Amino acid sequence: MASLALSSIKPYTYSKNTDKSNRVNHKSCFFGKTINHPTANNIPGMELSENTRLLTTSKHVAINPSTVDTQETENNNRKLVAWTSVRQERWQGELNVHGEIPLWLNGTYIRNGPGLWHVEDYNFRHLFDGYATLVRLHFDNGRLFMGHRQIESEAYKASKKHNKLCYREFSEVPKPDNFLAYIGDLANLFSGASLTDNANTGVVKLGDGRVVCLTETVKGSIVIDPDTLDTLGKFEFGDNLGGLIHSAHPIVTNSEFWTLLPDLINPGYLVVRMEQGTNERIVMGRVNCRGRPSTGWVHSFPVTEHYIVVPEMPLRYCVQNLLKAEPTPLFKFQWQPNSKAYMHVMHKASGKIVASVEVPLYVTFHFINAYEEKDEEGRVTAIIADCCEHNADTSILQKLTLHNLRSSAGQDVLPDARVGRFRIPMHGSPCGSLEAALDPNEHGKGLDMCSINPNFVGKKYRYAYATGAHRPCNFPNTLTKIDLVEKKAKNWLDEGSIPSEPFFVARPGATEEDDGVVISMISDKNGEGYALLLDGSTFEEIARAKFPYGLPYGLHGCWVPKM
Ligand SMILES: CC1=C(/C=C/C(C)=C/C=C/C(C)=C/C=C/C=C(C)/C=C/C=O)C(C)(C)CCC1
Ligand SMILES: [Fe+2]
Repeated sequence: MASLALSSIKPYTYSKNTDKSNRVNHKSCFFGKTINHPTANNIPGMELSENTRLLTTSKHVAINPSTVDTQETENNNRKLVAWTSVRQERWQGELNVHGEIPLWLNGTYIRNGPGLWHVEDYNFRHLFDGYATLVRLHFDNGRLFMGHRQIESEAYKASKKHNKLCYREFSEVPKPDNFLAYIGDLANLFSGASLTDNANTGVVKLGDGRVVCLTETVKGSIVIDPDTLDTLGKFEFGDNLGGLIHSAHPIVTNSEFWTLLPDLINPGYLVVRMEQGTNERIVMGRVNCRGRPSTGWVHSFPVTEHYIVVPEMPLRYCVQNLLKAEPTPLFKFQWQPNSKAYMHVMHKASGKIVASVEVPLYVTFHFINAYEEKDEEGRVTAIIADCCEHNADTSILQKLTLHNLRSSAGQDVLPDARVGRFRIPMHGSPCGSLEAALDPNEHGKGLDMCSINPNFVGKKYRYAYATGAHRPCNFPNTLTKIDLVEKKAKNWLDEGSIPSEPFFVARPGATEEDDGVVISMISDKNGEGYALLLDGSTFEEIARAKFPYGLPYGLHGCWVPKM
């Protein structure tokens, strides 16, 4: 697959950057001197056990905790650090636990996310721009150890070395030093060399045990050590498929690895599979886009037992926008309602497309799950695919700029979202349907960052866990357990706090779908944070453990069971 199409592209005009709007108005020293490392003794209210070790030494870079737009934050009288760069490069130690961690919960939860949003005195624009911050919660016979650490991507290391942004991030583009550098940068974009490898979106445990951090650039696939959070190196795909981008959310089970490679030149997607223990993706089939002018953005996709579901959103990649130096309202994407919206279904074993239907317009980043609906004879009549659906409204992308997140706390500006349920008929009908699976008021009309019991991937299921909304809010601020049969939700709220994705871990030997725990990390209104454990069934708190200091918001996690 070649990289980007060169036709019909208007390159941006080179000009020296004089825009100071992204500069902080105080001296920042993240990549400079070491400052005020918190220690076990100077963290108020934090009694750390004897086992606590602080890894921050003068070799490890300290981060100015106040790189947030301080004026905006003060105006809102909030101390929330969810949108503030992580305060130091790494920390690890044991946490004091309030409540009881079930003794069966042995293993490590790792969460990835964009936790560092500046280089020197330059502030990034968008939540998705930040350098990857890993947080680790290690559960060991009722005890809990936490660690966090930056991923040593080329993009992160280069920014530290040169004190400037060196690679293209989600919304950020490095400013060329001169005209020659600008020409070089354009050439590098076509080869992919200037794209980031900042693996800040998710983390998966492969069937062979390797733990890989991911984002949407293929080169941003980075293997880490789940015990130390060390960056071990690039995950190199040993095939000749090429391509610059892939879905940030492959489907990973103990036996399967599926992902989608969008083709930006000839709009469509390659559906690929990787066998356990290999680095080689095998093409199982191809889906051609039905809408134009370009490929629909695919951040995630669902599978059933026998099928891959390929969404084609009217929010499409835009090569022109990819080349622009300044962000557009939809960043690298464009909204094309005239192109319509589609759902395609491919048979896993044969690679044949067995359904391709037009559906109502939609905007989704996260599919929750999918399954096959069967008749009495066991024939598949339809595919049901559920997602966090933003009512076909792209404004969520703008709401997630750091300026908006920092300045609108307490205002009811979070766009509505729902559990969007697609029904894709398998009998040749040209249209599918999309409806709310339950009344969105059940979860405050906010919804994203979902998980399910992993044993139910691709199967008929009943429960989904996600973040929801308690209005007024500018970002999902509750944890919600959704019962898709009863069409009800149970909600957890700590007023003023921001919880990250609720992650379900099943109890070994469980027979009920919701028998397990839900893990989340909370940034609270006092600027602090804690790990939270809810009972998967009652959705009541069973334990919490305070962090030494509040951590930035994070996106997706994975579970590495104790061997
Ligand atoms: C770096 C480049 C790109 C990167 C794209 C990335 C990093 C996309 C990440 C998307 C994420 C994290 C989406 C999450 C959505 C969460 C939502 C909507 C939460 C809502 C809460 O209410 C490309 C753009 C692919 C190409 C150029 C370079
Ligand atoms: Fe995601």
